[in-house]
This record gives sequence, C-alpha cells and structure tokens, in this order.
Amino acid sequence: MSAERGTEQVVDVVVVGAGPVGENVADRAARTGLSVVVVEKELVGGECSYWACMPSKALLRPGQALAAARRLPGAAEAVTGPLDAERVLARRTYFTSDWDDASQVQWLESAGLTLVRGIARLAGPRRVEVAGSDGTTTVLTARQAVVLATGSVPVLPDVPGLAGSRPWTSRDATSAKAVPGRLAVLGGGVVAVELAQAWARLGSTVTLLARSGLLGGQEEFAGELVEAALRADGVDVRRGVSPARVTRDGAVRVELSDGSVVEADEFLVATGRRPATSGIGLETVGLEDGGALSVDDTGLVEGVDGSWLYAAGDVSGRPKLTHQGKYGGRVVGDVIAARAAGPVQTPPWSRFTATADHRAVPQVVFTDPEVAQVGLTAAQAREAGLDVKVVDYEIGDVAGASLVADGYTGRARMVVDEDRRVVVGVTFVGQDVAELLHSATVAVVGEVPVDRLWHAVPSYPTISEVWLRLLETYGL
Ligand SMILES: Cc1cc2nc3c(=O)[nH]c(=O)nc-3n(C[C@H](O)[C@H](O)[C@H](O)COP(=O)(O)OP(=O)(O)OC[C@H]3O[C@@H](n4cnc5c(N)ncnc54)[C@H](O)[C@@H]3O)c2cc1C
Ligand SMILES: NC(=O)c1ccc[n+]([C@@H]2O[C@H](COP(=O)([O-])OP(=O)(O)OC[C@H]3O[C@@H](n4cnc5c(N)ncnc54)[C@H](O)[C@@H]3O)[C@@H](O)[C@H]2O)c1
Repeated sequence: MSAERGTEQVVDVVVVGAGPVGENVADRAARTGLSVVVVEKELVGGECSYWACMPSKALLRPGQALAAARRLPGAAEAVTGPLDAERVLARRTYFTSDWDDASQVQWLESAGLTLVRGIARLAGPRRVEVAGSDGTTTVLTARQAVVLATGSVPVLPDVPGLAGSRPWTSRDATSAKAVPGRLAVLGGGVVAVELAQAWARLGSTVTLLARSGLLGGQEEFAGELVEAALRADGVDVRRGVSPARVTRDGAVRVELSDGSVVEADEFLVATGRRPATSGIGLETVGLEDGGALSVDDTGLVEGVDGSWLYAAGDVSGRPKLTHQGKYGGRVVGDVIAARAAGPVQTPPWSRFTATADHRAVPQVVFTDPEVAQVGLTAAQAREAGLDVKVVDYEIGDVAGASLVADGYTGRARMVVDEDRRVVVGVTFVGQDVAELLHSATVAVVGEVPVDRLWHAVPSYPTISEVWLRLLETYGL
C-alpha cells in the first residue's frame, strides 16, 4: 500500500526508517491489526541490505571458501588461481539486488504496511512531516506511537584535509565496482578488519592504520589472531599511528603521526558510527537535535512526556547490530500493540523487554578467522564485580577442528561467574566458529549452570567438542 502524498493522515503507528529494525517494528505492530505507516528516505531494507551486512559478507565469503580449501591437502591442489574478483563483485551486486528495493517494498506491502517515501521529521508530539522528492509534504499523526528507526551514520575524524580528499566510507567500500590497486584503511574496528581482508583477498594492496590494537572491546587474543591473519594475507598493519594530514592529487597521501606517509588509490575511513538523530525534529519534542537518545528496555525514549515516542536499532544507543536491533524492534512493535490494548507488565526477560541488550549480545566478526563472541569478556565481567573464572582452550586441539583444517588456529574462552556457576561470556576465534555462537548465546541467556552444561554432549567429531574441553579445563 502506498499513502497518498501531500495529505494529512491519522494512523496508529508511524515508523521512521525502513531498515531491518523499522521493518520488524512495523511488522510486529501491524500483526495485531494496528494501522502502520513506514517512512523511508532511501531504500527499503536500510544500510544492512545494501551497504553493510549483506554486501560485506558477500565480498568476504569467496575468500574464506578458497582459504578453507587451501588448508586441505587434496583440495588445495585443485585451487589453481586467485579469486575471480569480477565474479565476486557480481555476486555481491546480486545480493544487493543492484541497489533496487522492489522486492523489499513488495514484502512490506504484503505485510499490510503502508510506505511513504521521503524525509521524515518530528513536528511536535505524535506528529511527523514527510518531505517527498516531488515537493509535497505528507503529515502523519500517530494515535499510539512514533518509532524512530533511523539507523546511524559514519563518523569522520577531524583530520586536516580528510573531508576534501574524497575518502571512502563503508558505503563506497561495499558497493565499489572495481578493486582498488592500493587501499588504505583507517580504524581497527569491525568494519576496518572485515573490509581490509575482503579487499586484500580480492587483490588490493591494503594498509591498515590503527591507533591501538584491533577489535578493541573483544578479548585481546581475538584482535591478535585477526591481525596475524591479516598480515598473512599481505595487509600492512600499522598499529599506534593516526593520520595527521591527508591530501589527494590523483592518489591519496596520508601523512601519519609517526612521520611516515602512506599513498593509496582509495582511503576507507572506518572510525565508527553515531546514531542518526540530526535533522529529525527532536527539538520539537523537547530533546536536542543530533543528541543521543536514551531508551528504556521497552524502547520508550526517556525525557518525552506521554509515552508515545520509541526508538530502536542503531539510533537508540543500543548495540549497533542488525540481529540485536531487530530483537529490540520486535520488543517495540509488540509492546506498542499490547499497550494499545491496555496496561502491560514489563519485567526483565518478558516479551516486552529487551533484557538481552545488557548481558547477552552476540556478534560475529566475519574475518578469517571468525570472531564469535557473546556476553561479557573477562575484563567486562571483572569490571561488573563478578567473581570470575576464565577458561581458555586451543580450538585446534579439538579433533573436529583438526579435521576441518590442517593447522587449525583458534582459541576459545569461557567466562564463568563463580558465585552462580553460570557462563556469562564466551569467545570463539577460528575458522567456521560463527555457527557455534548460538550454543553459547543459549547458555548465557539461559544462565545454564556449568554442572548442567556438562550434560549437553557435543557430537564427535565436531568443533563443538570445544565445549567439553572448556568444561574439563574448568574442572568438571
Ligand atoms: C560495513 C558494515 C557491515 C555490517 N555488518 C554487520 C553484520 O554482519 N551483522 C550485523 O549484525 N550488523 C552489521 N552491521 C551493522 C548493521 O548494518 C546495523 O546495525 C543495522 O543496519 C541497523 O539497522 P537499523 O534499521 O537500525 O538502521 P539502518 O539499517 O541504517 O536503517 C535506517 C533507515 O532509516 C532511513 N532513514 C534515516 N533517516 C530518515 C528520515 N529522516 N526519514 C526517513 N527515513 C530515514 C535510512 O534511509 C535507512 O534506510 C554492519 C554495519 C556496517 C557499516
Ligand atoms: N560483523 C558485524 O557484526 C559488523 C560488521 C561491521 C560493522 N558492525 C557494526 O557497525 C558499527 C560500526 O563499525 P566500525 O568498525 O566503524 O566502528 P567501531 O566502533 O567498531 O570501530 C571504530 C574503530 O575506529 C577507531 N577510531 C575511532 N576514532 C578514530 C580516530 N579519530 N582516529 C583513528 N582511529 C579511530 C577506533 O579505535 C576503532 O578501532 C559497529 O558498532 C559494529 O558493531 C558490525
């Protein structure tokens, strides 16, 4: 359904932003019969579908398959050349539907949602104005709720010359139509390491500039193992440096804090993202334009009277991950529908409460080796005041892993809260560990005592047997 432009309409719920999170909010709210309008200024599907999760993983996957084959005698001999970059890029483009959102619009309509295309901004309580590209303004008034799901935008550091040097953001790095000869990457976070490896394996000469260790916030060994892998892929990893000045005259010239210079054809800046809260009319409801939002566990924005403004996903200040944002989106959609019918109880771990955001957030970094982590790291658990026991195990010593790859390199860490004898955090680093992560998420969310986990017997010979080894090393 498309809404008629340039009109004033009253609906139950207005969702601003049709990324993965906005889609989920809208779908859940509409299931109960509420009328829901979704406003989108670019592509239905958001960042994740077109410039983030999907294209970046499509760029990485063929390199992983090739590297996996090279680790297996018999298969390695059948690998006779490098990646076919053109075909990898073509498959990436297939996954973005060539940046066309027709199929996602079709889904939205099939879910009974109404799409309004244009730029939305709040115009006072419960009111949203949408500026269409045809110059019309559609005014929407929400009986129940307005939900902000506007996502996030990249942060460009204030480095002399950087803004004028046509730097790449993750959008350019996931949608590029050709492999740059030389690529410099600034940052040591997830975007930087994933895209540095993707482009290195596609043939770029990559220099990674990180001001500290890689993957800060994860267990330290995760960043170390990923750094070693990047170096093995030929990436020139320079730690402890920052750009002092950037110029572009054809090539980009990055002058570094240590006096050295890096020249490249493209310069990807991957120094984090901030919630997209600018220009969306927050000041019309008593909040600060561009300021950070704070939401309670039901997604209600704090500091706004009347319990009608919600936020979910990247914009909300909660973890900037598609799956976690969608979880928050389901909570918001459900709680809006439930509150429309009457008062709602929202204790922790209820359907209407995003409790997992605080202590059970899973994330996979899709490098080779993969980093799969959930819950608290050892340092975070100690900071939280827990009596912690940390157990490490080399995944390569597990029979299943040794079958997956010759010379399998990887490590697992289990963090146990000794007072309750429950697992509060797990990290796996290694080939093919991404699919292992959900077992850890279930253990952490379920607060399964280690003595009961002992009875969750992993199949032989799978990499999952690392669970048995971790529990044995723990002392069972
Ligand atoms: C390179 C990269 C790779 C990533 N890979 C992963 C991954 O593998 N796994 C993972 O879990 N996460 C990944 N992420 C994070 C993930 O992309 C985000 O967490 C996710 O997209 C957030 O969803 P969202 O719906 O909150 O926001 P978005 O996907 O950003 O969607 C927001 C939507 O709101 C629209 N919008 C904004 N303002 C307005 C307005 N005023 N009016 C109308 N519409 C508006 C935007 O156009 C957009 O479509 C990655 C991020 C990047 C940058
Ligand atoms: N696989 C995944 O789940 C995945 C993949 C990509 C992105 N994401 C999400 O997208 C978000 C953005 O990712 P990101 O990597 O851009 O951000 P990030 O916050 O993870 O990392 C930012 C990096 O930039 C560095 N940095 C920040 N300011 C700097 C400066 N002025 N100079 C030099 N270095 C600087 C930081 O030290 C850090 O290493 C993250 O929240 C991430 O979770 C997830």
